[in-house]
Amino acid sequence: MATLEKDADGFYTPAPATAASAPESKEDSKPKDEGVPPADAASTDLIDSTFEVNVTLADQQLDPNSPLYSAKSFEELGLHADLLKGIYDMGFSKPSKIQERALPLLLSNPPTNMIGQSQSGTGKTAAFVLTMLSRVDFSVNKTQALCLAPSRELARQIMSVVVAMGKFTAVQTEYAIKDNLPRNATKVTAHIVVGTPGTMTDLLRRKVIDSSGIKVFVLDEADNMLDQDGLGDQTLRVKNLLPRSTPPVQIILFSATFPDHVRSFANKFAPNANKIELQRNELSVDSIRQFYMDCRNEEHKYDILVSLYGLLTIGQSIIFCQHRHTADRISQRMTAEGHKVASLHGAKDAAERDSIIDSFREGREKVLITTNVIARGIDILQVNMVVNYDLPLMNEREKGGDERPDIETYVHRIGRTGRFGRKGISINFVHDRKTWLQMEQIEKALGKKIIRIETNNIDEMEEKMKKALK
Ligand SMILES: Nc1ncnc2c1ncn2[C@@H]1O[C@H](COP(=O)(O)OP(=O)(O)OP(=O)(O)O)[C@@H](O)[C@H]1O
Repeated sequence: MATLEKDADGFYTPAPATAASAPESKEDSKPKDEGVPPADAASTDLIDSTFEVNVTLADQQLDPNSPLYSAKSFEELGLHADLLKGIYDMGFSKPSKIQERALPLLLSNPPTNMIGQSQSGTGKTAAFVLTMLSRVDFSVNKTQALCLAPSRELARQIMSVVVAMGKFTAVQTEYAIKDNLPRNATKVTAHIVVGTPGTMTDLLRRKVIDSSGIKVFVLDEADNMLDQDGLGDQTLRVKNLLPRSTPPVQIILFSATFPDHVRSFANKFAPNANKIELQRNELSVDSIRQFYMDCRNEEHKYDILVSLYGLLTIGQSIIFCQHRHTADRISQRMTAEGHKVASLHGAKDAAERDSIIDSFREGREKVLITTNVIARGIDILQVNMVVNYDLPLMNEREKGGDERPDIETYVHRIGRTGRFGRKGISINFVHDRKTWLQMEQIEKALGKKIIRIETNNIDEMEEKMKKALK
């Protein structure tokens, strides 16, 4: 087992470990911390809670090393007065770093493509939503901006930002997500359409959306949207249905991650783009403390999750599993044992998915057990804990039998907490040598320590976690 070192904050953390030091016996360390729990009292509403974020995080926005820092005000970014009103109405007082850097490039003329990267929860959505709203001519009843996201949950969330930021404009919006428009719908004239690639392709092909006036095409979670093993083909189909106009459609790609194998395709997809990039060791934000727990076996993972229930419900928590059936099995078992949990995955139908995420967003459920379907983009400020019940692995086609960890998905999963400078915790469950080594690869790739916590001392575990949230 890896030896432990104490870090600057008094946390014990594994020294850089070698394969030979992977766990055989699992119970060997006793980290000691003191701390008092500050339950995150954020409002459950996406927009309302932003005001509080601005107040409590003002200091971080003044720190030049923070991804939330900016030297400029929103006024200096060249936005229309109606949009400034929308931004202030949402409670934003200052741009974040990505907003400050990206917006002048995105809004300049002639329009230039953008490949923009910034950590989870640092305000990329506002940057591309403001661009779409800025480019729309509200006096023309035609679709002028398209935005694609990998899940209906994220598309709906992006739309909520479009509507909030566009509150003082005449913007009209429409979804391109499954089961939203009636099958016999013939014409969409909304200025901005947000959706998922399959439905968007269908609406463009059937000319329900007239593409002739489209000026902006945004891919949120762009590395995922362009990945040949994921949504790449479908996204390309949408692009091929866009007009070959002059000036060309402005293509905007945003994500917290752009792995090398996608970057070259991104460069072709958005030629001559302005680029804002992160280094590998900058991918995750420091406000998320990363932990792991050595479980004895699969069944012990379940026991530990149950023993964590009190902690999971201090704020809200998301539990990630690799497979739908695991998410269902755990949630059914926990529910039968009297715990209140919800489960969400891609096999549920559209209406059910909407009601589950809405209910979680409103704080009616505090624990959501899910799969990678909501690993990306989902912004619920009061989520202060993420559990990787199963570590994310590369998908079957890619993994080549060696079950490599999926570093990008890990970054996105833990990024569901620690939004816009808030404190958050992630906990990885490992239960054998293989999973321990997978976690070690994640730790090395990201250059951030993952701290061991004991599984057999709940009080100590609580203290440690509560301190991390302080
Ligand atoms: N300038 C700002 N001031 C205050 N809050 C902001 C600002 N910009 C964004 N936020 C808030 O920060 C939170 C995170 O923003 P957002 O969802 O855009 O992050 P993101 O970078 O797109 O994250 P992800 O990579 O997970 O998709 C949201 O709740 C948003 O309302």
